[in-house]
Amino acid sequence: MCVCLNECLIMLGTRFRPLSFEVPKPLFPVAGVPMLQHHIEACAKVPNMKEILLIGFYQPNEELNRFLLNAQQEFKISIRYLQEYAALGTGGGIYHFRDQIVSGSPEAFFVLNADVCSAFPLTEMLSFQKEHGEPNSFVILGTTANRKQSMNYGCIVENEESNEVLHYVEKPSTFVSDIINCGIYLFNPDIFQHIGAVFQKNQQDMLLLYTDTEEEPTNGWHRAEAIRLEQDIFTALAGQGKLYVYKTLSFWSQIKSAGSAIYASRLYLNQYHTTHPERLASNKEGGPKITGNVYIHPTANIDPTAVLGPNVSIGTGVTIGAGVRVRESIILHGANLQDHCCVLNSIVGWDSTIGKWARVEGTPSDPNPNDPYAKIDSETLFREGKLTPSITILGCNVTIPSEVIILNSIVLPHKDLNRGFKNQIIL
Ligand SMILES: Nc1nc2c(ncn2[C@@H]2O[C@H](COP(=O)(O)OP(=O)(O)O[C@H]3O[C@H](CO)[C@@H](O)[C@H](O)[C@@H]3O)[C@@H](O)[C@H]2O)c(=O)[nH]1
Repeated sequence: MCVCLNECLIMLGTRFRPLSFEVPKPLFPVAGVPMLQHHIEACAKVPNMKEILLIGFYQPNEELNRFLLNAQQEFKISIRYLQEYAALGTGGGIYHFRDQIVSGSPEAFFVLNADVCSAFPLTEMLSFQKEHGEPNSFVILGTTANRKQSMNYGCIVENEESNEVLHYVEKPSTFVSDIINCGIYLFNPDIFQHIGAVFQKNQQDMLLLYTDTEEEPTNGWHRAEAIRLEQDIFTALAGQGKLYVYKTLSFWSQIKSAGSAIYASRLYLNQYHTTHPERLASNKEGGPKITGNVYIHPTANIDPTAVLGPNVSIGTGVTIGAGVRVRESIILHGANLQDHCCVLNSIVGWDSTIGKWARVEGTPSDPNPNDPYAKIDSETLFREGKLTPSITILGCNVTIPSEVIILNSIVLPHKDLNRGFKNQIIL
């Protein structure tokens, strides 16, 4: 068994900026550990898991290599990064590296989108496949969304008795189904026949285009190899007795924007009660006051009069002064929160400093708590020409002076502010 984590490690979108300037999004800490570590931990628990492959087109750097090395040692499993020569799409990447994937003759393998947070019910998907599906069928993890939000995802119509996928539409413009694709799949090597058929067809189309125009297609190979699992494969496989959906009731969310990283942190911190209770801070003599779920890196230095939580993650080497209040926030390594400052619904970047009595506050973008099927909206930065109120993000090495308020703002790295700001992007 092996796993492919599908991720273009480079951040093309702007929704994670300015944080993705410093660290590729999949390595951004969520509930105290890099986003991808949650995937790796879940994969390493699956019986007979042999190898984990990360696929992306990001040029590997020291940080990624260090992460891979540490994760291999911690989880005692081979983890390799395979770099695409260009963005080949969610299906093109695994097809390009198919020889590596099938080299250990895996019976089955998982493909996981890197930008999701989940309880990753992988073993359950395997059992479901054995019990429900045809022997060589593929399984998509599905969850229920509300009608309106379902259209932001891949939508699945199933046969309610057999759970076969009868119809699949990626991000439809009108309602199709409230069962959505979680971006977590169980495949076997047969999937490459289906992707291969699309590749051949793309190549033929390219050749026809070439003959028609008598111009050499630029980047032709890349265009034939760029294949999307969702639109190119699932849509065609639906109704063929090959594709099944396993619906989960456990937590799941996309992590597209920085706001959704705070929400994902909350979900993972909550899961730590069963998976990693040692990662949750507790009230101890001489320690800060903890309310709700909080992660504190052992190297952080926190004044006992500080109050932290719920949903707070404190990174390595963070310093927190007397009387500081932090809730619903991620504080990244080396940040310094001086006495009596207050941080709410915010991400404080690496090595940033917040002055005494300053208030850094954002507006959460949480899903509607009264709707059990609501998902977090991937908010747009602007609506009707105005910055939408969102969490506050301080890029790395930002300095906030004492006694000012920073509200619903995004501050780019290395800024030394001299006053308060509200609803602004500070470049
Ligand atoms: N290796 C690689 N990975 C890629 C590429 N393009 C996208 N990815 C990765 O593939 C995942 C899916 O990204 P998108 O293609 O942006 O799709 P999406 O809008 O997130 O929607 C997908 O996920 C939803 C669940 O989160 C699904 O509901 C939806 O159907 C679809 O699978 C992400 O982890 C993304 O980084 C690529 O060219 N190469």
